Amino acid sequence: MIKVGIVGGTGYTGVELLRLLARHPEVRIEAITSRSEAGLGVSELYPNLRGHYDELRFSEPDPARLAACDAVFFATPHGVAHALAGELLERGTRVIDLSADFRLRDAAEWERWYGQPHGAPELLEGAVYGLPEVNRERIRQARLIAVPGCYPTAVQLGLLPLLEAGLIDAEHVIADCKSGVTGAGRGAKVPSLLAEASESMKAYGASGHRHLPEIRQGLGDAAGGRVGLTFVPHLTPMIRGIHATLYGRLTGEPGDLQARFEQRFADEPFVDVMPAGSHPETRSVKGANVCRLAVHRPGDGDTVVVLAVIDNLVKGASGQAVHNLNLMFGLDEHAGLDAPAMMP
Ligand SMILES: NC(=O)C1=CN([C@@H]2O[C@H](COP(=O)(O)OP(=O)(O)OC[C@H]3O[C@@H](n4cnc5c(N)ncnc54)[C@H](OP(=O)(O)O)[C@@H]3O)[C@@H](O)[C@H]2O)C=CC1
Ligand SMILES: CC(=O)N[C@@H](CCC(=O)OP(=O)(O)O)C(=O)O
Repeated sequence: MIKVGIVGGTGYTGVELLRLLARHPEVRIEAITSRSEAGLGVSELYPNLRGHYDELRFSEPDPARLAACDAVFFATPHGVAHALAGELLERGTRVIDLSADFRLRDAAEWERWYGQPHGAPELLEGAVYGLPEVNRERIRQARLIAVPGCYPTAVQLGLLPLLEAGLIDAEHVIADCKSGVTGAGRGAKVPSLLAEASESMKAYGASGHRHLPEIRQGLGDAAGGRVGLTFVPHLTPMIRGIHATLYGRLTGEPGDLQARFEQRFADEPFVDVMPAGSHPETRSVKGANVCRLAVHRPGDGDTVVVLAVIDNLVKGASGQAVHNLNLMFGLDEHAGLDAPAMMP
């Protein structure tokens, strides 16, 4: 069995890791941390886990205990993995970070967007961006994984087939994205209150969101150069889910776009290219580690529209993190990730 630790076990991505790993045949959880709930039983806080982890209790983050694990997930705010990852890696523990600490290759750019000093620039060179559909072979060899953000996962998967093939004008790409409120985490915040977030919808970060440099970095790699991206996220009255509507201007006759998308993801277990004419719904991915995509060319004109949906907590975070663990340890890629979505 692979011994696993989770730092930040009381948050939404932490409890989602627990839910997925409860069905993982090769993993045992050795340590799960919370500073505010240390001593509490996991299933006392999360009764959905009763019967799965009855002996497991939250404990204070203890580097020695975490270093006894084969792999540690960080499901923590930005900056926490910076402080602990180096010591764990030195002691032979692999690190899978769900936060943004190691997603940007350029430490100075990270500091600009996150408004704090980069705590571990020396680790950046060895960090692998954990998008399996792009970096599968590098992930297999990695010791430090930066799990992509939720919006960046949906946007990159939707645009990769177009940019890799040079089918759209890379200077003018638009990503219009909607998220459910769990994207903001479990901490109490006014915009997440029922009276604020239900029966209402709003854009935010339109002048610059911290996912913009992350998406530009990934799409730039796919396009082989600079990508001019307009990215506008919105908060919508859903609990879970990301819906991305992506627009590109075709540079010429693109051929069969549906076939191109199907070919690009033919060997990908967690990307579903839906039949031509589809409109994927966020509820069709709720709880599942899958991105569903549909490609449209309205009126056979020069605009291509891609629709991408994921569950922000699964393919957008914890499910993708488990997929990375499976690749790093040479396990079946599906382990712990087979559950279909919940409908309705
Ligand atoms: N929610 C989402 O949809 C997604 C989230 N992410 C990223 O994943 C990470 C976790 O997100 P989420 O689960 O939503 O966050 P939450 O706010 O729900 O949970 C954060 C967790 O981190 C712990 N924590 C907070 N500060 C520290 C600290 N200084 N040291 C150790 N532990 C700490 C908290 O427990 P305690 O304070 O008790 O220690 C808590 O368990 C974030 O970086 C987020 O941006 C990525 C993709 C999607
Ligand atoms: C709705 C909401 O607030 N969403 C968060 C992003 C979700 C997230 O967790 O961001 P990371 O993947 O980078 O960690 C935000 O806009 O900041």
